[in-house]
Amino acid sequence: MPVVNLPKIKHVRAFTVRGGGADYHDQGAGHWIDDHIATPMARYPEYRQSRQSFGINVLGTLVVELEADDGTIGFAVTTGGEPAAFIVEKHLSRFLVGRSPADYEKIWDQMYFSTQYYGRKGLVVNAISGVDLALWDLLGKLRQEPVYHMLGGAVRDELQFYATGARPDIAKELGFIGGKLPLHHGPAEGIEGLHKNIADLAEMRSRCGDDFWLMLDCWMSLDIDYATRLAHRAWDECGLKWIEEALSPDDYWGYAQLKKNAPKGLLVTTGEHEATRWGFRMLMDMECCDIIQPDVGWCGGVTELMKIGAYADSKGVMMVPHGSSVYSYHFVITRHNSPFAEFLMMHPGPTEVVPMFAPQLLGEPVPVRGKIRASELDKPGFGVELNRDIALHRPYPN
Ligand SMILES: C[C@H](O)[C@H](O)[C@@H](O)[C@@H](O)C(=O)O
Ligand SMILES: [Mg+2]
Repeated sequence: MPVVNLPKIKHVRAFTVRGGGADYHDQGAGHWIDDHIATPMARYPEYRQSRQSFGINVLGTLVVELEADDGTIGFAVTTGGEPAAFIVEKHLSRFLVGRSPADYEKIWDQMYFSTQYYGRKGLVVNAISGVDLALWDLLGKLRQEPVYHMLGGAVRDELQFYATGARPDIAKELGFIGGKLPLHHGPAEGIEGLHKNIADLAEMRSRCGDDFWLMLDCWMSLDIDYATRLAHRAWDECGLKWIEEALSPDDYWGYAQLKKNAPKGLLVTTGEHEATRWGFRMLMDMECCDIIQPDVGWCGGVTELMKIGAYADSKGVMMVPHGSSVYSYHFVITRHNSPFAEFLMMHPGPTEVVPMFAPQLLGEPVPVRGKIRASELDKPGFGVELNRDIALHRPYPN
């Protein structure tokens, strides 16, 4: 039996898309995800009501499309928009054309170290992640295998999810294992804001009962003193399960202190705005958190998530990737130290389950009673197709 020589990459295309999807903060008016949520910008009153007012959705979605010389197409979506499209078409494409998608290690290494002088985290690693995810999608389509088979196969029959959104009470009715609320008030709103945060959480605890997981997502908005006071009150009065991303992603020292300050039993989590094995090694070696939450579309892609996950596993740290639809499901189903996944409730209420990256992915699976069976992932690559009815714009055709 001759060794299979896969087709080579012939075309690299980067598109941008507006309106939901991978840049899930890019929603219309009245959506829960833009309703007075605490952020570092809330110290400026004019930017307190809406995260879109300071530009949380300024980038939009990046679509990376890789076409092999036999016509097979792999693609992926992430956050990045036009600047990321520029990086893909004008810089990263030179490491892709003429190469086999099976060379994802060497390609990742060249993409990262060729952009290290201006990248390392944020937008550039988002772009690298988008390319890496498209490589794995193409590889799966060429091999006719789902990505999770190539990552070692399922270690359980189904994925279970907690839900992120403004209505954990509805998430409980829908069968999710927990509900993560956005924090609404930060230090700039003083003790009154802290009392309101606790009142919001207590109201949800009264609706959900004592055993349903309730978490708070603080989206980088707090300081160590406020986070410590919030953690103790939320634990004592509301049985909070974890406090997420309380501080700036750069404040490793603050997280290490918060983990010491937090009440025993309350979990400290972070990582969605961290990138690469080196950034997550810093979080774990400095004992910043109990659970790391990389976003596979922002941290470096599957090739990097494997390295991050292995280091976490070696240290007994749980890794629950930030909500990134199928791109994290294919990883989570294969790892014991990723026992559950996040589902971002993108319905405006949210009162119902809708596909996380709608309307961009055709065939995107959604949790039913809070679960997705592994067999639902049994399609080549990530098992989804790009919705070509949406307005794709290619700003930098090569
Ligand atoms: C709900 C949070 O404010 C963010 O919008 C959310 O996307 C992210 O932090 C998450 O963990 O899902
Ligand atoms: Mg979060």
